[in-house]
Amino acid sequence: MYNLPTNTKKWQFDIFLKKIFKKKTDAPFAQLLINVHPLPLFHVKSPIFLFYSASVRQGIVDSVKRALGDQKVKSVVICGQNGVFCGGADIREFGRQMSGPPLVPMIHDIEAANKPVVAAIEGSALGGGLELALGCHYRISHSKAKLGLPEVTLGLLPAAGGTQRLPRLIGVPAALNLITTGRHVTAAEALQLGILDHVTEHNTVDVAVKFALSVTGESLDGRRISSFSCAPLSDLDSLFEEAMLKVRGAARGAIAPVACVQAVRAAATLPYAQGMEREKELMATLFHSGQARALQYFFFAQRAVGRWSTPSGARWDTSQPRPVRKAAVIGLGTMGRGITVALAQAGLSVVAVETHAKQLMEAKKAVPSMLKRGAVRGGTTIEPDSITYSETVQAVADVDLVIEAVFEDMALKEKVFQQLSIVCKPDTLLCTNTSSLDVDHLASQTRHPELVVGMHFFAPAHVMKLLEVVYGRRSSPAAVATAMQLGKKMGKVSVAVGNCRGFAGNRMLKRYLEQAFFLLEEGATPELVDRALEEFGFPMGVFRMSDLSGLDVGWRVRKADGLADTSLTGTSARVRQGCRYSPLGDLLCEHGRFGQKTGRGWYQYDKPGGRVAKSDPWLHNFLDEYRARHGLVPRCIDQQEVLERCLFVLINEGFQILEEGIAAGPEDIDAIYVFGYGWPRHRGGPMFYADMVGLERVVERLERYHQAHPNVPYLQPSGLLRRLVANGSPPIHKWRNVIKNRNSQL
Ligand SMILES: CCCCCC/C=C/CC(=O)SCCNC(=O)CCNC(=O)[C@H](O)C(C)(C)COP(=O)(O)OP(=O)(O)OC[C@H]1O[C@@H](n2cnc3c(N)ncnc32)[C@H](O)[C@@H]1OP(=O)(O)O
Repeated sequence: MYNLPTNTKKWQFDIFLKKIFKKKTDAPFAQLLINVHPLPLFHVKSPIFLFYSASVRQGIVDSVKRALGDQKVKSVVICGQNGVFCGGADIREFGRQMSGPPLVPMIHDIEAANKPVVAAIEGSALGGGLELALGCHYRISHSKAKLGLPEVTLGLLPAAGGTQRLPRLIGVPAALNLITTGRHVTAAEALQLGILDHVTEHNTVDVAVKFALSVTGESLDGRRISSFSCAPLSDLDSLFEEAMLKVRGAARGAIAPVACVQAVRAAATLPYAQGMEREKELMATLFHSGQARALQYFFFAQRAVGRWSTPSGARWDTSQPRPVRKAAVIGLGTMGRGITVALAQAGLSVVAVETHAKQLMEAKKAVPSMLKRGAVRGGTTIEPDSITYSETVQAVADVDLVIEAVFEDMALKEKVFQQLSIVCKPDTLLCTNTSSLDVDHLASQTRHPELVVGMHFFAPAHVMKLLEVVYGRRSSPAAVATAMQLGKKMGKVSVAVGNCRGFAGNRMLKRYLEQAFFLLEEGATPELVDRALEEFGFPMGVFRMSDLSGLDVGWRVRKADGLADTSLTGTSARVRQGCRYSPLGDLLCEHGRFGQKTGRGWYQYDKPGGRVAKSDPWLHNFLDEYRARHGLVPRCIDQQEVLERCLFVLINEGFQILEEGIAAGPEDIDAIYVFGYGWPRHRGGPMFYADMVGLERVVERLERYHQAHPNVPYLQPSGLLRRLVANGSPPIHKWRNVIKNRNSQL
């Protein structure tokens, strides 16, 4: 038995792994020692996630060297610890100075070995983990393992030979697909693609050991992937042109997918050694890029939102969720149908209630076909009778949780909550899918306000990943924990937020929309504003998005708030409660232009329901007349102003939300914006973007715009933003300390 290499500090492993597995396993790490089986087999254990930590790489290099140098060792098996082969590099190391042996020569040495090296894959072989396996001569995997090269999702490319070996092994088209999407594949698919040599249901290491012994002494000439040529293709140029077009279309400005295509092209057209040089060159452009930083930040941000807390002290690790087996949805409009589908897909039994007979009949047809489409897409099966339909609220008497999704009208919702409070079991959780109404007020309509929370889904509810879980003043920790867990079960990213008008997402969006309207008044066009936002990376600019969601939705809310009065004249036409207001959206609705559904909105469409937005001369005339009527002289507005005005106000509101404790940390806001509002992931989210731009600059620009528009109070930098700047603009992961210090002084 060889001992742990002397330069490896075992306690470092202990600390790291305990952190990763704090909830999963207490397995001791004594076994982290490199085990050598009684010869002739050498058995290298690599610990999960630590592959790239310098000491682990050193450990593997040393052990492999010993195994290859020991004449009595005839074959080598590389496996992972605790049933996981290797999840790839430790992403946290990327931001730091990299030390220890580099990966490329390490894998090269394994591949060049004159003894068979077999990868025994369990759990995951991802990123550098799969690249290590591709350097081995054989790959044997457990049937439950997942494999992939997810580097592109971290703003990188597989730079340890992954872009050069995979196309040589499985062909260019399949490799392009895996490398540019970063998707994980099952062992079955990996076997079919040719990544694996064998898949087993049994103990993978035992199978690999047996296999390694059986191939001892056989020639390895045909087993070194770097010596393969890519399978020839008839029209390589058009294949890569198409791939590039596809990737550029989907990437919305992300550079890593483009570099991935270029690297695979090198594999298809250059000898291996030159291909490796190209891979290295391309990686060098990505490795320190802002996009890689943003995507790696977002990897951890997504996970951080699961560790939620509320100002009252409820927390993810101390609040016990309740089991939810049967749920109900009240109201089967578009949102209610989507929620019903998402609940059924999560394996719950659902009671779907709609009091309007016609709407119920339509839902009974629509929901099963949505489920069927989902099952086809996801390759799953759905229990058809997991949903029962009813025309009466009495049908929800025995459910564990109800989600109300009726029309966005407080009086109607009040009535529903009063009824639910009578009909349901006393411990049933009552949730509202309101997008902006007061959750505390709805809770006050019930006998158990502690069991009321908001579950704000985003349309289409069975597709969109985001769920805002809104805790009210009296929501119990168990109620919040249950909604958070149910969201996760439904495949959502659940983010806990406090109760305020519009919660986190829509409250920020309101500022963004208002600025877009003001820009039109000042001389911009919907096309100019949308182009700037789309070039920034949003899938749709603000006006195209408004046309898609329907302009009447916001109009109804503004009318209810007493804002949408277009009979006002003179200066008061553009002022409400002392602040600047633009009635442009209201005027458009008065013309019956509700967006795509009416075939007219900020753009024109070929028919009601049409999807292709075309510039509309009517709209441009309407804007000219409007400006003339109000004495507004149009000026030239550039893309930078559009971005600063629209994005910096949204960000400023985000700081205000953090200041008020509506969101616990910047990661929550960033997850909300990436998953719910199309913020480009490679820009990390609005709060990360502010950090990248520089907080001082954000303050300076906001102040400047506020001077130009003093009747827009929210252009003034928020107190938290100013305090962060006063504290020397700490990096985003330290903002929570500044927020905490402030709150502890209150
Ligand atoms: C100049 C040349 C240099 C060469 C550059 C070398 C490049 C190498 C390429 C790579 O290998 S990049 C990394 C590729 N690997 C991944 O992207 C895997 C990411 N992880 C996952 O997909 C999942 O975590 C998992 C492995 C499938 C496990 O999923 P599970 O749901 O079971 O657990 P999680 O909740 O996701 O994670 C648990 C815990 O672990 C942290 N973590 C996961 N992966 C990593 C990692 N690669 N590095 C650091 N930390 C990782 C995760 O953040 C969780 O911890 P937290 O405290 O709860 O956040």
